Amino acid sequence: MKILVDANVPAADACLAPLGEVVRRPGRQIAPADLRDVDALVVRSITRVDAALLAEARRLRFVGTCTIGTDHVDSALLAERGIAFASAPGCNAEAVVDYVLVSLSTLAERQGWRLAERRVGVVGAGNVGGRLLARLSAMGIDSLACDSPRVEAGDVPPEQAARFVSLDALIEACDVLCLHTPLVGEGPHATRHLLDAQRIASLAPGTVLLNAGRGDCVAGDALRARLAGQADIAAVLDVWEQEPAIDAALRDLAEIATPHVAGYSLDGKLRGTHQVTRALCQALGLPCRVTLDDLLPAPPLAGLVLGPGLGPEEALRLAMRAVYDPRRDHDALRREHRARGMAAGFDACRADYPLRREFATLEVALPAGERETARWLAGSGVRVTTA
Ligand SMILES: NC(=O)C1=CN([C@@H]2O[C@H](COP(=O)(O)OP(=O)(O)OC[C@H]3O[C@@H](n4cnc5c(N)ncnc54)[C@H](O)[C@@H]3O)[C@@H](O)[C@H]2O)C=CC1
Ligand SMILES: O=C(O)C(=O)[C@H](O)COP(=O)(O)O
Repeated sequence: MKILVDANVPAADACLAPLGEVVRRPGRQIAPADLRDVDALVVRSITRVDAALLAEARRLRFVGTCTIGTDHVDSALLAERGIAFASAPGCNAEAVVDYVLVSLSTLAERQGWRLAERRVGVVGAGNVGGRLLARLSAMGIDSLACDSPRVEAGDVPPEQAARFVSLDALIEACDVLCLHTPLVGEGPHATRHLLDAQRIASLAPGTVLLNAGRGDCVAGDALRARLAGQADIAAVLDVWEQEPAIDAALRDLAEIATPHVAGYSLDGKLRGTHQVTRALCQALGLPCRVTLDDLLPAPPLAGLVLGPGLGPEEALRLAMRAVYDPRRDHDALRREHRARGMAAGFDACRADYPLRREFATLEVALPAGERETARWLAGSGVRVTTA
């Protein structure tokens, strides 16, 4: 059995070599001829799996993507051809929520406001948005959600129903908008340019717009025009239209601009590989002998001791940034763009991504009596002990 794997899939040998011969190719270079004698294809989000790619794939029986998003895969075509398909739902959702909280906290520090005073609107309340809402609520931060497919399907528990509003109501009521929708091209809940020029124009001055879903969910031209013209809103952008050749002017206008790495914790990537490995084993009728614990190393920073009197927001910033600081990725993107150009620079940041773990790997020791700080830190996802 031959398994063709994107070269950026970590632990591919540990997971997949027991099942067959593993051949690696850079994800953007996987071409129809590479699939001629391949039985299983394992990709991430940058390989478009469509009729053109599968033109010579006579032996292909399984496609797996080690990502949450599936907009790069023509799953209807795979079903039509009897090719099993698996993605990795939720694999890096914790990492995306870490990214959101530390980015908003960084922006709050830069712009001189407090997270506790803001109302956060979460668009798309699935694995990522749902976890974000749960952490915000545990921290006591006011939030609203918009998820029309879930509302229509009656999939919102009654005790949460009051928090779910329409997108326009959410835009009107919130200071911060976090987009966590999949890219859906058509249908009643299409998300392409969900934030179109009209909605971008309707954002109140001072609004923070964070997009960690898919770049095409926001009209980039309109956002660039608003940021450059009125300059009265702020953007945190991890995803972009036309990746990897992104809009340099929009990058320069964003407060935090990162190269589609919100979900790039080692934990999240390894979960993705492992989930797809399990699916492939299941498709083959074989047991999966590797566990996630076998793959995950000990975190480089397991503990942090904080002194008294920092206050919840400063303590939170210190703890979160000790694990992951998005300013590193923001700076790396500009540096790599200067060194290699737009598309190659974007991809270089992602291919050589430094080790990053999730907040849950950190234990923070606090002095006794710092109740509010302890609540914020625990709510944000780190583990807390008090002396
Ligand atoms: N920046 C990054 O590194 C990452 C980005 N992503 C993106 O985030 C997306 C969301 O991830 P998950 O939460 O895990 O997916 P999910 O499938 O668990 O949740 C998505 C939610 O969005 C809702 N939704 C769909 N269309 C909508 C619309 N028109 N309006 C409002 N809500 C809508 C769905 O009902 C669902 O509840 C992924 O599809 C992927 O594109 C995911 C992981 C990492
Ligand atoms: O899981 C998803 O969906 C994502 O957006 C991934 O984090 C993207 O990772 P790459 O496929 O671009 O490595």
